[in-house]
Amino acid sequence: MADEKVLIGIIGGSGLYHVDNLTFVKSVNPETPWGHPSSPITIAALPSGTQIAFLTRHGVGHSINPSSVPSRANLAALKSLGVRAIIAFSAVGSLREEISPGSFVIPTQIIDRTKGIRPASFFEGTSIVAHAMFGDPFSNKLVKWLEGRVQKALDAEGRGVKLFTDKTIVCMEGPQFSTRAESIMYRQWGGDLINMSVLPEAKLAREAELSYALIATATDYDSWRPQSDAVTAAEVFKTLKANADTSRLVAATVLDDLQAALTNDEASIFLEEVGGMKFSIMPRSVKQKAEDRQKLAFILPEYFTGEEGHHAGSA
Ligand SMILES: CSC[C@H]1O[C@H](OP(=O)(O)O)[C@H](O)[C@@H]1O
Ligand SMILES: Nc1ncnc2[nH]cnc12
Repeated sequence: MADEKVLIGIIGGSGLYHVDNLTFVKSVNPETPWGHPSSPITIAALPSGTQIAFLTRHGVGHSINPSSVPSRANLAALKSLGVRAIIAFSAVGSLREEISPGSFVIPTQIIDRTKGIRPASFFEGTSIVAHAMFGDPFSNKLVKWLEGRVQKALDAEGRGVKLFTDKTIVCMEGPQFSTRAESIMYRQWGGDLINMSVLPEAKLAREAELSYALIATATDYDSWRPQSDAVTAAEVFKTLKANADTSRLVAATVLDDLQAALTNDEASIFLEEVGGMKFSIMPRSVKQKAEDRQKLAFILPEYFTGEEGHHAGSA
């Protein structure tokens, strides 16, 4: 059982440091060309025996700030275990009145307000150039599949927690929260939510051909409401525990349904991105260094292992 393929990865955000109803199998800490992940990865089994991988984004004891999360190592490590689809959780601020704290949201779009200080590409610093498609930053099929499962879990919980879909999340740099003027501007831009973590995670998932979706849990109204206090960490913490408890229930439901999905036609949902980088990598040239190809083979062995079988090698 310990050597089974682990197809699904869960990334836990603020407040979500473990998931329930799973049997611990082992803890692993793979070294990747981008270093070690935020924390050792827990491999755990569903009652059916299907294994999943759980990684906590901010490290053990929440010691890594959002700008320093080693996202390349996180995604590369998960992929090295066999993971092909990632369900990530995040505590977010709400930019819309109707998305009250405690609500769950599965977004479909992202506005990038990070400031270029986070390495956001596996190709950065190498002699190989690639341009991944990112118009739909989350995996459409995985998002659609999750929407039904998360709704079912929230209905079963019976506390009336609302689920919103088709929303836009702004990812800001942090660690400070936004000013009131920024918060109002994000609303004018069409932002519905705000966090500090979805990027570069989603970009790197795309480059690594991993299906990726976010389950966002609203903790606060950020700082756009004229009559309310601006968001503070204390306000976020108030909702964090309840949201994390509900997230664990949601994860349990999703993972239960996963077994059925894996054994029927739906399995392709979790493999949606496979092959997606094939035409994103610039044709091979003499300028591409062997050591860079070897490094990238860690996440994309199909394109960078050996001399053949690589679109980018056929120039
Ligand atoms: C604790 S408030 C700000 C912090 O919370 C969110 O973390 P995560 O996405 O890992 O749940 C947000 O992105 C910020 O990093
Ligand atoms: N208001 C906010 N801004 C950025 N990240 C957050 N995470 C939770 N609330 C947030």
